[in-house]
Amino acid sequence: MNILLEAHDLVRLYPGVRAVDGIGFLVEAGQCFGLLGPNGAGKTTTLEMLEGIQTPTSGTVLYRGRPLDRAYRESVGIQFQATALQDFQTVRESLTMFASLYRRTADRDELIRLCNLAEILDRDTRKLSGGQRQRLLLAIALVNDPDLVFLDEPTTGLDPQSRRNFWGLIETVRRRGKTIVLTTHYMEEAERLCDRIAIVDHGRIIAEGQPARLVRDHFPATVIRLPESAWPVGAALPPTAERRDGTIELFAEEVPPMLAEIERVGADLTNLRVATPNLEDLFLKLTGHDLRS
Ligand SMILES: Nc1ncnc2c1ncn2[C@@H]1O[C@H](COP(=O)(O)OP(=O)(O)OP(=O)(O)O)[C@@H](O)[C@H]1O
Repeated sequence: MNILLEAHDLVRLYPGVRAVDGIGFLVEAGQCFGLLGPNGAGKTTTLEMLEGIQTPTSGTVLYRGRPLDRAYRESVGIQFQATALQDFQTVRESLTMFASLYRRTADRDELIRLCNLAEILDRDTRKLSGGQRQRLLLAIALVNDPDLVFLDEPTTGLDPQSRRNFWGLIETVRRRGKTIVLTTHYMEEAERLCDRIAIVDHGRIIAEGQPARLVRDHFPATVIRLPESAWPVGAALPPTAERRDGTIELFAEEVPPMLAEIERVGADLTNLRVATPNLEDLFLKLTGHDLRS
């Protein structure tokens, strides 16, 4: 294993808040690693400690086995928030300004092609759509041709189509050998992009691993969902069944025997749905609350 980045027992305290409460993980070179969790879980604070922007209250971050030093800033790319863009600057001027901050720079034309910026180079950065702005911020993160790229909730606020386009872009960046660490509260994003994830809640990691594997370790292969009203009054639920928000969930390795059981009790099958459990289900199981709450 070629470990690029290590977080060891990171703690960050604010007055009255343990924002990060003992987080540790390893990121392999070439991987996309995701911190997944609800608002306030401590993802951004963790990311900022990894970026070297915030000092941990305790714990350490190592890059290529060594503590972060001045050279680290040259090796990493950070996707800043839109507020980092200067007023009255065009896309081209922004790229030039950020490139001037580094010794090493990526090939400008290739970066413009990669992030699909050619048609908006002369546009004022205040006039960009959400998707265009995120593509520019990604280009800025890549302007120094970094080995490691940090993305903090890169698709929050984008419409579904722009989000999907952006995912494609992140996948291309990864295929070019970059290591990516991102935060997200979209489980679909984590499932699609990340080789490994750490699920964070209340400043702690509650599960870590490959997204599909994590789900598989905690659930049977399928979940059958029925409205609670579809279940006959007085009929016993199978042992693997759970009630959740007016829905009955029946977990099963195989669908046919469970369907036979549902039919046997005389349940109404009209609104029955069969699905694969996902990270959202896992999060709920581990924390007792939704990822979005
Ligand atoms: N500068 C600060 N001063 C005091 N408390 C802070 C500060 N920054 C973050 N916090 C608190 O620390 C906790 C973790 O915040 P953080 O922003 O890291 O979470 P997050 O998972 O990134 O959430 P979000 O998705 O909303 O950005 C929250 O309770 C937040 O209110």
